[in-house]
Amino acid sequence: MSTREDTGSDAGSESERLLFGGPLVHDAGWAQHERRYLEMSLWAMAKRLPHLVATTVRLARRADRRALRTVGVSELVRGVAQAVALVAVNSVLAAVMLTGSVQHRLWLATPAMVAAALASAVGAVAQSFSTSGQGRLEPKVERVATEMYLEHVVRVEMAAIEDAAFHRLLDSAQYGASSARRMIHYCTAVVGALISFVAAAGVLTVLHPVLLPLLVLMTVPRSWASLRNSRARYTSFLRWVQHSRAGRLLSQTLTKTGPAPEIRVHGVGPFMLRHFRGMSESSEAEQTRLARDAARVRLLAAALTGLATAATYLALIGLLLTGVMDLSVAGTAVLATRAGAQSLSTLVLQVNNLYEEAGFMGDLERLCEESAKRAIPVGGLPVPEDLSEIRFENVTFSYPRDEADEASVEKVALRDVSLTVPVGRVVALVGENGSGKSTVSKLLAGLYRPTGGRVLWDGVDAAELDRAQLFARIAMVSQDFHRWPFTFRMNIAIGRADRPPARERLAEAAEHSGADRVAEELPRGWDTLLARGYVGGHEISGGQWQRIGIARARYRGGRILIVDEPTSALDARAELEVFEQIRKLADGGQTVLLITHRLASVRHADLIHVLERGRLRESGTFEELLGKRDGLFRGMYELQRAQYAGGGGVPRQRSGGGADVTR
Ligand SMILES: Nc1ncnc2c1ncn2[C@@H]1O[C@H](COP(=O)(O)OP(=O)(O)OP(=O)(O)O)[C@@H](O)[C@H]1O
Repeated sequence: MSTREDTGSDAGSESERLLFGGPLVHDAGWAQHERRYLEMSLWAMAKRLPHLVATTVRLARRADRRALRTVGVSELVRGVAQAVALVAVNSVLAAVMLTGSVQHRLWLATPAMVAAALASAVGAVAQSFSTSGQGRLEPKVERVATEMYLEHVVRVEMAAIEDAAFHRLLDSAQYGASSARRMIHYCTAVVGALISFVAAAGVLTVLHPVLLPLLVLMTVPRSWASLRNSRARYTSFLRWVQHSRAGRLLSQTLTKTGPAPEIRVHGVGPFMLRHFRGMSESSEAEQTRLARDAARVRLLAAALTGLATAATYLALIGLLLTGVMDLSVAGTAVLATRAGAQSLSTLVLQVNNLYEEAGFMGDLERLCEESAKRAIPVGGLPVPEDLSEIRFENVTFSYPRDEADEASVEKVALRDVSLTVPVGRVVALVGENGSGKSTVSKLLAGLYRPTGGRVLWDGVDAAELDRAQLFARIAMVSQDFHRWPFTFRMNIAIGRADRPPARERLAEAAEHSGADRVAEELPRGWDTLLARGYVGGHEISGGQWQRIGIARARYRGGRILIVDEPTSALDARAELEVFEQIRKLADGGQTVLLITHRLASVRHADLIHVLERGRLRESGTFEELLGKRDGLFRGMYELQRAQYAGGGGVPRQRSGGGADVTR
């Protein structure tokens, strides 16, 4: 298996080309903060520091004010204790170097020694308070940031969720919450290191002003090295992120239950393993390159630090020899230099870490701004109480294209469609795959807004209506309705998630769709968990799921029921039952928008709309449409009937406009 390094080109490894159609190169839109971060100078970083700390503090205040106070005060006390300890050590050394008997000198040094010990003890206690405060704060900050992320995401329009650029921002911003957690740690470390550095620098400046620039000089090479290495790591992470995801995808696929039969019967296992190794070897080569590079940089930094340290000690010797400085003061200077150098290195490292995380936090902030712009509007005109019809007026709709993908084109799903859906009737939408049926139903449900034309609810533009009220009128059973990994009961009750489950209404809905018979066969009845992989989890068949989906919509009880291929996984008897029930719903005043490929099933619909390639071709009752000589519906119906009559009658499910067999 060839790796990226073997091929030495940007064309990607053999696995990338074969499985993913090309190199999994870094997508620039994925993390827009990358460039800003990479181009930032040390000075620019320092200038942005207050803003970063302020952002983190704001989040921390929302999460737990008390814990934040604990951390802040503890770090301050710790820094002051450090400064006091240094000054005390200086006094100890000064006392010890005086002339006189050892006992006398020790006696003189005792107060300073006690002060140093006390300061160290206070520092240690403050440190432990800070650690415990951080421990309380970090998970809460992560939760607050995650909630911020999720609250914004659930409020955006469907069009945003399906927009590729917005999705990439979603992807990148999801790291914001864990970054916020780590930022608490880094911020504390920055504040701590800053206080320690100020303490050491203050002591050194008092001892002799020349020592401070020498201290800075000593830490420059190590700071440069850590900055450079972390940037190299980050650049590599962004460049290889798609590749790493793809590698994980391969390994995860091998352990999933869905593809398990094909992996075994078609012998896909060894093939996937081979490519997993190929992909892994490529990223291992990158890791090796990074490690070699980091080692070289560190070696160079160590040599430069050595030179700077030698210069510092030479300066100290010079100060001693010229009598500018006492021996005791020189001792303190050595200690303060070491402590200061340590603090400064930590400071640079943690600021660097802070910036790395702040990039992701920035993405989270941007996601929140973008989500607010693309949120479903709140409020609007009330939905008419006694609605009589919903009308599509010259509706055109295009799914957005992916701006970052040159090959992507705008997909026009509906063109100039005008149709009516009378309330209290069964209206069927038919047409070949991709003709626009589901798109019509989603526009009607208020999930999308037309790119041209209007959807009118008794003459009022749906765009002006209160969307929450509009959604409250709708119940949906789509072909790919969600299979919640919850209990059987919750899978129906979630149709009305805003209320506690109502036992009687649940039983009625389950009976309506035949889901009650499914529950009878489950080991824990209504309380059976419908998710494999959990203790007590249970899997059911596609048809059984479909009954649950229909029960959910029934339980929701919206006045307009949209059913998109409701029976594709049901057996013939169940299918007949469902259609009869759908008919009854309309008799009870509920509007049904039915999407199906089974043309015989629309016999009892009050109105049928026939779509072709996004355009409305025909409308009428079953009889009217069959009566049209060269009609599209009639042609499709004849085709299905002929297939049934001549093909031995094996019905095909949901295979395309003309393929299903009718009764
Ligand atoms: N989320 C989407 N993003 C981009 N294009 C889409 C999306 N959903 C549907 N389309 C495209 O819009 C067109 C209409 O799709 P739609 O799902 O409305 O057809 P349909 O008649 O319901 O098809 P089917 O019978 O296969 O369910 C198709 O060409 C499809 O590829």
